Amino acid sequence: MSQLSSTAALINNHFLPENQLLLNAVGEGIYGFDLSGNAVFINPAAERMTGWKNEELLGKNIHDCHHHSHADGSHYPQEDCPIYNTLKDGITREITHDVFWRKDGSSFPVHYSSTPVYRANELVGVVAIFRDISIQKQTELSLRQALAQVQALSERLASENHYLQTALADKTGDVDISGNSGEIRHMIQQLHLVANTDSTVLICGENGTGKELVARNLHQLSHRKDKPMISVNCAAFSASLLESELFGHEKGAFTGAISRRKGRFELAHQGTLFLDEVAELSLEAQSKLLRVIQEQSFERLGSSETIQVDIRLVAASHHDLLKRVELGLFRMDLYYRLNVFPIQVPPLRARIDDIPELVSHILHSLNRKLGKKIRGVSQKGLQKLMAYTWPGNVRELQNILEREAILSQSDILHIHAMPNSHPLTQAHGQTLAEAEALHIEQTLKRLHWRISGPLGAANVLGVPASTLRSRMKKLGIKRQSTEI
Ligand SMILES: Nc1ncnc2c1ncn2[C@@H]1O[C@H](COP(=O)(O)OP(=O)(O)OP(=O)(O)O)[C@@H](O)[C@H]1O
Repeated sequence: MSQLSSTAALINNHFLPENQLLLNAVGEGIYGFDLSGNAVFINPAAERMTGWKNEELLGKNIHDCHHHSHADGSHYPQEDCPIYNTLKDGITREITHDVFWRKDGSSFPVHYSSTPVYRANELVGVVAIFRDISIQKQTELSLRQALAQVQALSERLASENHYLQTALADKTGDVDISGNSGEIRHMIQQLHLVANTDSTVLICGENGTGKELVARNLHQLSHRKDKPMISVNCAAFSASLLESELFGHEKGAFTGAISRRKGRFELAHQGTLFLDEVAELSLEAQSKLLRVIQEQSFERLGSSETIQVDIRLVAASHHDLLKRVELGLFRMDLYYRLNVFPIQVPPLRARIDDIPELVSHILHSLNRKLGKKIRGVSQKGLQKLMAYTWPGNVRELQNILEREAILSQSDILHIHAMPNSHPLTQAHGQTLAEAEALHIEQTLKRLHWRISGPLGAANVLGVPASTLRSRMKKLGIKRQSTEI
């Protein structure tokens, strides 16, 4: 008998021909093996998947044809093959990590089972049923890649969050507002009144007066204090960058937008958004901001999805915003939206009385920062500080004290280097008496016309109170009834 006809006889004996139609119709590949591991049955699905034709394999050793190597190309010995093992021990096996090789030399991942075939309780062969799982593997790979991407993004978010929390912790470390002057007390009173509402607050004041400190206080005193306060310095970004900072962007929204990014509005959700230097917003950004304030919603750059946020807005500017409106640099409608509750932070020269308290507050922080034990400022040093007009306000005071603290060998600062005082008006072509009168008058005004005592003008000017009184009389300096 030829090999082929003996194979055909085997098929007829061991695999029911009446069921062959059914087996041929099955989508899975089916191989029948005799006890030597030679093919006795191959269905059309198996032919399609492997590229081997029925007649090319029948009677041949299937392992040698398309199970000869592992996926990495290394040799796959027949003794290791699960199908052959089933032939030996009659145990059913199910394999998910294996490949079959096609006739053209390529391979594909398979999921297969090898099941023993019995006839009259006698093991006569094995049937292997297999499926090409390339698509499943590809999907798994894509899923794994997507998962890795999600993981990377979530790590980025976590680190962004960590960064923001740290920045927040740094900034919220000290929210004490020093000072007991009438101006500061009035400001603190207003701050307490508005803090626990959701009203928009506009903080105005010169540079370095403490606008950001006021904003942090507003947040800390509000019911939003456990959520973030996100600050944006509107002057620090170009118009286009600022928009993406505020509103975020989708991947590919512009060159360099390599991934989707949340904007500060989203990060501030349920918290406070502090827009510092709000006057620096471009007119375009102003219109967008107006819409967010009106609707509490916005879209990321490059996206049409509308995002709803719940934020409390606090804005600050050292500019006279109304003047900017008149100049056409600031939208009037936005001005009125922001100016719901204005808080004016007084310049330091208008509250010279606060200098001693501010000095001790600042020295306390400086001692921590510099690891020093400075106890205070000498009486003369304090006089110098109180005689100055402070164009840079509290920040300038901080800088001067830090410089002195670094240079000082003693625990009392004597304030050696003070910048030249900035007169409020230029004194060109004045006589000595006129200049003296102007200087005395300005000092008195700053100190609310207090003459004597440690916070009096005489002390600041370095003369006895009686001398100051007689100079005032001589120079005709009098407090006007309209002056407070
Ligand atoms: N009343 C105050 N008590 C204690 N520290 C103060 C006070 N006012 C301001 N400071 C400190 O002075 C520094 C400058 O204040 P802040 O940054 O809040 O000013 P700003 O008005 O926002 O400045 P800019 O307009 O330049 O942004 C900060 O370190 C702040 O803590």
